[in-house]
Amino acid sequence: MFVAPIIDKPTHFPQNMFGHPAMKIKSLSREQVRSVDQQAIEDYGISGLVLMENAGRGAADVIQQNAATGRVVILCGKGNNGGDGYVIARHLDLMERQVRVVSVVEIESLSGDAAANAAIAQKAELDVQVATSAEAIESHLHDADVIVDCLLGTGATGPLRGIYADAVKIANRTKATRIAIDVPTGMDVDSGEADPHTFQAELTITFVAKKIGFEFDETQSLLGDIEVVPIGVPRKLLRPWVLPS
Ligand SMILES: NC(=O)C1=CN([C@@H]2O[C@H](COP(=O)(O)OP(=O)(O)OC[C@H]3O[C@@H](n4cnc5c(N)ncnc54)[C@H](OP(=O)(O)O)[C@@H]3O)[C@@H](O)[C@H]2O)[C@@H](O)CC1
Ligand SMILES: [K+]
Repeated sequence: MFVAPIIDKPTHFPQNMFGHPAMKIKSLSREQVRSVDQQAIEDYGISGLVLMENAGRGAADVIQQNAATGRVVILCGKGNNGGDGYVIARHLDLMERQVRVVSVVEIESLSGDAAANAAIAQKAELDVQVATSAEAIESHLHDADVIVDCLLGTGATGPLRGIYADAVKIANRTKATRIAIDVPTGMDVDSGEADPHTFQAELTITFVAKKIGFEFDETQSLLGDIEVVPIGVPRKLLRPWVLPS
């Protein structure tokens, strides 16, 4: 009988979601992660749309691995974190998942890469709804099996304002599996300080590297498990933060 050899996985060498070896990178501040994105775009000529595509596609794969069944509702905000949500929806749809995007702002108020991906989602006739009141959000979330938080990311500052606070409050009341994209909405990426209504994630899928705010004991229960998704930023650019393997 053939017995497959047992190959020890080196514990000092982390793996990415596909089981390939992945670089380990120090936690980054808001300023550092924004500078990485900016340099990738301006110095390397990688378009923001490509970075967003990599982010959204990687996140969709991790969602599929961790919450493989049921209705997915993706809450989207006005910025690029919301833009990621439209990419995630497109890829989950390709995986034949039942997926709805719920934007808490009018689609016309989006700009740049987020507007581009929202337009693609609409042209592709994905299920995109606008819900700008607590009642409307509630009506979309009450029977969701999985809620994906693409409300706010690294661009958020201060306590949650307006409809964002309502959306998180409603999401936290449901029995759905909650997955945060990049950072749970309501948590400060640098200090870890959390709004009383911070999105309570069972899984946080974060891009490029963990964020400094994720290091604190108090933030662990809001983050859940953490998966880091690379977005195609070259190793050279990340070199100052790569940990020895
Ligand atoms: N190319 C890239 O850079 C890539 C970025 N990527 C993704 O983009 C994310 C960063 O996107 P971003 O910078 O657009 O900010 P984001 O967090 O979506 O929010 C901006 C909006 O928030 C609002 N707002 C702020 N604070 C608030 C509060 N307390 N309560 C309520 N609202 C508040 C603020 O509103 P304003 O005050 O301006 O009216 C503004 O409209 C990042 O986390 C990652 O997911 C990936 O796709 C990879 C490539
Ligand atoms: K988020």
